[in-house]
Amino acid sequence: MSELVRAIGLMSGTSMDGIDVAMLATDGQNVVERGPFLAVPYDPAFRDRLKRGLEDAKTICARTERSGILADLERELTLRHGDAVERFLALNGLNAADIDILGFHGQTVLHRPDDALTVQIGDGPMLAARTGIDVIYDMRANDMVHGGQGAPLVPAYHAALAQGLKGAAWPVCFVNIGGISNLTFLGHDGEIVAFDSGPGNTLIDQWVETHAGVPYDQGGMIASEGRVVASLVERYLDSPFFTAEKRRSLDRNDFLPPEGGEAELSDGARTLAYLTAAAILKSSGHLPEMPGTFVICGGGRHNRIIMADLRDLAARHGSVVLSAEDAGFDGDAMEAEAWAYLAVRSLKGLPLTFPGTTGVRKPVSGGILARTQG
Ligand SMILES: Nc1ncnc2c1ncn2[C@@H]1O[C@H](COP(=O)(O)OP(=O)(O)OP(=O)(O)O)[C@@H](O)[C@H]1O
Ligand SMILES: CC(=O)N[C@H]1[C@@H]2OC[C@@H](O2)[C@@H](O)[C@@H]1O[C@H](C)C(=O)O
Repeated sequence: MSELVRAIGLMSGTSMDGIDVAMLATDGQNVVERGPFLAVPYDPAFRDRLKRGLEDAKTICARTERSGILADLERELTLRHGDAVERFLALNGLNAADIDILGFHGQTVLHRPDDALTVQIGDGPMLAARTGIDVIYDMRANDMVHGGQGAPLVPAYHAALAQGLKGAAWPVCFVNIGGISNLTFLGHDGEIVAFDSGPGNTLIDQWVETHAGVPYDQGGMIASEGRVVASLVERYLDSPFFTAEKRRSLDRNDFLPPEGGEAELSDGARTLAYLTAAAILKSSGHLPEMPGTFVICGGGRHNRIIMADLRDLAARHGSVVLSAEDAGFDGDAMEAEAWAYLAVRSLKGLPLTFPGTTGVRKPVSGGILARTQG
């Protein structure tokens, strides 16, 4: 067995709920020893600043451009990641010297795959200096240089995890219900197909924040009191995103929540929960075949209405829906674990993305290495 590398992955996803920190030891291939996980939530004031940053990012034309508050925000975000690493190490009785590499996603503030432009703010060299640990960052850009969508990147990790899946009916499909949903299909013969599958939690979050003043619909409680507005679901599912020949990765703003007058609070939450499930099934129609098992990761699996709708819709195709935990994984930690795994692959020059996962012309590695000054 080749030598295991100890890595920490840092993910600040499209939901902007906080920083996920996960550790693992891996050879960057099939050996994955999962370690501890920590979620460090953002305070409402910082979340508001991130939202302002997304607005300022709308005019960006080049990856290095930092208009408006973005330069300050990048610094703040990086320091918060440094604090999160420090806290993680202290909680787990570790020192910087125990960790070989940090995989730093940063915050996506703009994603325009049609223009080959994706922007994640996060200063790798500053994080390396702050933590005393080498950092791999900016992992999406090289994929785009080679014709890929720049997302999703987690599929390589899903493929490694699937090696350890016992008793599930294949083909297996990992589904991440984050702000946006994405899925990874793993076929019997090692085939891997992945793409963004539609809106995840962002529309629900925006809807309940506007109409109920809460950041998300905890457990799907608000949705549980509502009814699906079929015309709204149809409108979303008619989007060319679902019907186009080519799969396209999504920006947070590609789908927008309904107007206030289009539904009552609970009907809106119910409709958007159903939409999240229906979008996953509709996008699954582009897979080589319907999976035997869906493994659900990401925050959306805590919304029991989404999960119930998914189970109903998948059952119509004879597919079973498992939560990540049912399958022996940690559905909250998975993306941060993936960033640790990808950092190790980057260090070893192994591909992060494949023609089947991002549409990249050939398998390519990616990421930039920032070494510590010491
Ligand atoms: N207990 C819960 N009940 C309902 N929804 C929840 C719960 N916990 C988290 N969520 C939802 O999950 C979201 C966070 O999910 P997650 O952390 O997987 O997203 P992300 O990583 O930010 O997004 P992405 O994968 O798109 O980058 C929250 O914004 C919320 O909508
Ligand atoms: C550009 C960007 O940050 N995309 C995210 C987003 O959140 C989910 C989905 O859209 C996915 O494509 C991607 O993140 C996951 C972690 C990925 O790259 O696999």
